[in-house]
Formats: sequence, structure tokens, C-alpha cells
Amino acid sequence: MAKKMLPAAANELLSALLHTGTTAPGRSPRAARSSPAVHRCAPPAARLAGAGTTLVVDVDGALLLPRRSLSFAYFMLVALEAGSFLRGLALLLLYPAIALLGALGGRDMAVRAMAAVAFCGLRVGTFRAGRAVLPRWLLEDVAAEALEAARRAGDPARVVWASAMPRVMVEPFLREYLQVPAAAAVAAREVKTAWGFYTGLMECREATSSALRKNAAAGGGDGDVVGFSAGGSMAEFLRSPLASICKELYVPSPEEQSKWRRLPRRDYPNPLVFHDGRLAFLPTPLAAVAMFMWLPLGAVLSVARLAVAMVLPYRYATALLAATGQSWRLRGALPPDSRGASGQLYACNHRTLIDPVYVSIALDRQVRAVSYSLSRLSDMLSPIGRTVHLARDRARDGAAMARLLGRGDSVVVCPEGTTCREPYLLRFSPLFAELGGERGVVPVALAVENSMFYGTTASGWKGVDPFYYLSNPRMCYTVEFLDRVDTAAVGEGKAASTDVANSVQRLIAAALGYECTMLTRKDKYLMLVGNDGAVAAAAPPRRQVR
Ligand SMILES: O=P(O)(O)OC[C@H](O)CO
Repeated sequence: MAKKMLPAAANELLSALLHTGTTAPGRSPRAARSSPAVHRCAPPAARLAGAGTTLVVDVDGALLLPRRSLSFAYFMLVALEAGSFLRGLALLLLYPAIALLGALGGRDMAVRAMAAVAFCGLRVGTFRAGRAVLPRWLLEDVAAEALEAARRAGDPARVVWASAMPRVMVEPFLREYLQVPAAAAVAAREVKTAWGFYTGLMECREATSSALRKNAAAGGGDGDVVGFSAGGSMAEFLRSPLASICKELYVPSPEEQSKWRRLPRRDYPNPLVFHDGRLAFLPTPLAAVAMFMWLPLGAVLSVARLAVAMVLPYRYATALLAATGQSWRLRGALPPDSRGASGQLYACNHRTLIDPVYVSIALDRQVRAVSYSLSRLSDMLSPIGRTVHLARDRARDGAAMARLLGRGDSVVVCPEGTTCREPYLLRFSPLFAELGGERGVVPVALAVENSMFYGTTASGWKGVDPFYYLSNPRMCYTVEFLDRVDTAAVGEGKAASTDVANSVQRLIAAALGYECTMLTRKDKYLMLVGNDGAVAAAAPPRRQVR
């Protein structure tokens, strides 16, 4: 790659930021501390191939696309998802002051102010936003070209990932989704804690020295350190102790950076399957203002929509709800004898707790939903009536579902056992494949679009899931009934229920364009909440099938 040296004026500006004079490539490390050479491009592979070369990547400025000035939206996510709407509102109201602080005192002061508002008083032990919420949004902002440049480093362990954001906000994303090895250093500051709570104050220099110690342990000395920065945080990065030990700096021009594109989902080093949090949009200052203005109306609307769904027959309710922005569509045709079919089992993928309601609306008949985890409040508010609670006891659950089918009910089951927001299907628990009987199983492919809030949560209060879903300005369910799958061979012992379950999973995935996984509810909850997702094992099922 051709290296372009800086034009004189830009070089002077960068030199001023570095508190240095002119640049001179190839100096000794000590001399390099005062005058690194600056190149207006991403670091080329040939420069990074050396055995002892260390690459310092400015995460905020180079790795992430330069849309999120001051990283405000990420702090807003922490404030709203780990804190509350009130904390988010406080951060939003302070935004003008924070922006002014950033302009006058530098980005670091703005970051410190945002960290103070977003973190102060949060419990350390239960803070999971860095792992469960932020990666979904940070991944969307990764610049493909920057990641590719960082991957040119000869040894991934000798890349130092530097961020002005607190470590708890960036390290899980880097380690778990960008596959930054444990041996590589993440140079980010800790948020100070006291008595198990975050104080909101950020530590000062410790991040740099510990990152350098770690890098040295990984085989990188400070002899040949190359920096890679760009965008709005460049000035801050160039003033940092890490930049001061760089022998050379690679700082792509704004023109070059403006051509960088978002890393496509298919190129995520680790796929994003699970995430948590209520917001279905990134809360930039303007988007956050829009949300706070919508909230009171959304709250009233959710109650009104629920009332309409519970009181009116489907044909009137769906028309009225569509006028408020809550729509649904049927893709393809209904199952051939859906109106007269009794004792039919429907197996659908699981997007929200409302899935069975839309199967019922599409069929225009009452169905019975079976579910492992449904809050008492959501159950009481269900427009399709009683949900049958599964106990994860194969014999008991099988008998309950067989009883429902035997008496002619249409039964809707979500064999994933938990919801998934991304285009993946979790493992299908095979019990349903043993219960299809003569009629077999009708797979149902469901897709849902939300504009503002997710109607599911792993770590939050599930009782308000329906209200979050119903307070979206616009949302749409798509329901597609697939061809009936014959399950007789399972009953006759000629086919394994797991094979049938896997084939139903594949059929639904193909219809939706999603990817099949063998991940389970336990995997999801371990990742997002730190438990196995078991629901009050000691409690008896709240409703028995009569
Ligand atoms: O996403 P979960 O784990 O709350 O599961 C949803 C329940 O199955 C309710 O339908």
C-alpha cells in the first residue's frame, strides 16, 4: 500500500497535538516518544509483519465508524438499560453541557462526565450491559476496513486496543465478538467502585501502564510501536501516553475514512445471536429526544391496544390496531383444513411472547399456547386465554400437551424454549415431534419488526414485556404456515424425534432465511444473565390442564 506523508499544514497540526516538532521516521524508541512519523492511511501489512511490532488501535476513532461523536449513544445505552429512564433523561438533559465540555475541554472530559451520569450508583455485581447490550450496537459501528487493518498485525496478541470509554463498556465486545485474545491488552480505564457500586469516577493512567505490561508479556516491547487512529477521537488519542510511545502513526484522512463501510453481519468474527436490553434503536441525542417525547403516548397506546385485543373479535381488533401502527401479514396460504382442524399441533419459532396470539389471529380460531416461561401478569393479559405452563419434565409436559390435542385443541408450541431476536433459530426441543399423532405438525415461521422497543427481556421484568411490545410506534408480525410434517414415523419408532425436530427447525430457517444453531435457552441465559434460565423449579405449575 502506498504511504502518503502528511501535507505540511496537517502535519504541523498533528505535531502540535503531540507536543512535538517535525517528524522523522526510523528513530530510536526513546526519540520516537517525541516525534512519531505520521502517515495518512491505514497501517499496511508489510509494516505490521515484524516479529516485535506492536499495533495500538484507537477503538473509538479508528475501529468504530465516526458517526458517534463523543460516544454519547453508548453511554445512553448504559444509562437506560443498566439504569432507568430517569437516568437516561438526566443524561439527555445534560447533553448540551457535555457537548460544550467536549468542545472546550476535550473529549476525555465529556467522557468522564457521561460516565459519571451513566454509572454512578449502579451495582457492580449485576452490571451486564457491557456484555449483553452494547456489543449489538458496537458491532454495527465497526468499520470493515479498520478491522481488516488491525488484523494485518503479525500477532493478534501484540495488538493493544485503546478506548477512552470505560473497560466494562468495550472489553466484552472486543473479547467475545472481535475475538481479541486474552493475551492482547485492552487499554481502557476502570470506573471506580465503592461498597459494590460504581462511583462514576474513572481511573486515570493505570490503563496505559497495565496495557503496556501486558503487551510486553505477549512479546511486544516498546521498541517498535505503531499507532492507528482516525476520526473525532484522534486528537485525544494523539495526546495519550500510548500515542507518545508510537514510532509511527497511521491516521487515515477524513476523506478516506468516509469511504469505510460498516462490517457486514456475515463477517462478524463471532456471530451475534443473543443480546438484551429494551431499546430497538441506538439512542443518539436526537433519537433519545424522540423516544422521550413518544413515551407518554406509547404508554397510553399500549394499554389501549391491549384492551382492544382483549375485547374485540380479531376481525375488528386487527383492523383497529393496524390503524395505530400495529399490523400483521400472512405470507403464503393457511394450512389446507385449518378452519376445521382439531387436535392440530403448530410448532413455531419464538420471537416474542405474543407469537401464539398471531398464530391464533392468522387461523382466526382459538389456540392453546404452551410455554415454559411466562410471567403471571402476561398470562393474565393474554388475549388467547390460559397458557399451559410446561415444567421441563418430559413425562408431565408430554402428557399435558397430549391431553390438549386429544380433546381437539389447536396447540401452539415454541420448541426453542426461549425467544431469539436475531436471525438465528435455537435448538428445537424434540418433545413436540412425539406428539403430532396422525395429523403431524404444522411448522409456522414467524418474523417480527419493532421500531422502538423489544418486547422480550432476559434480565429485566418479564411482566412488562407486552407493554413494551405494544408501545412501539410501529410493529409488524409476519406469519407463514409451512407444509405439514408427518410425524407418524416417530410414534412408530421408525424415526428419532430429534431428527424430526431438526428438520422442522431447518424448514422454518429456510422459510425465514435464518440460520440454525444448537444453542439453547441455557446458553442464552448464561450469556445474558449469568444463570441457566431455569424458572422457579420448586414452584408447581400454575395451571393444570383440565
Ligand atoms: O424469552 P423468554 O426466555 O422470556 O421466553 C419467552 C417465554 O417463552 C414466553 O413466551
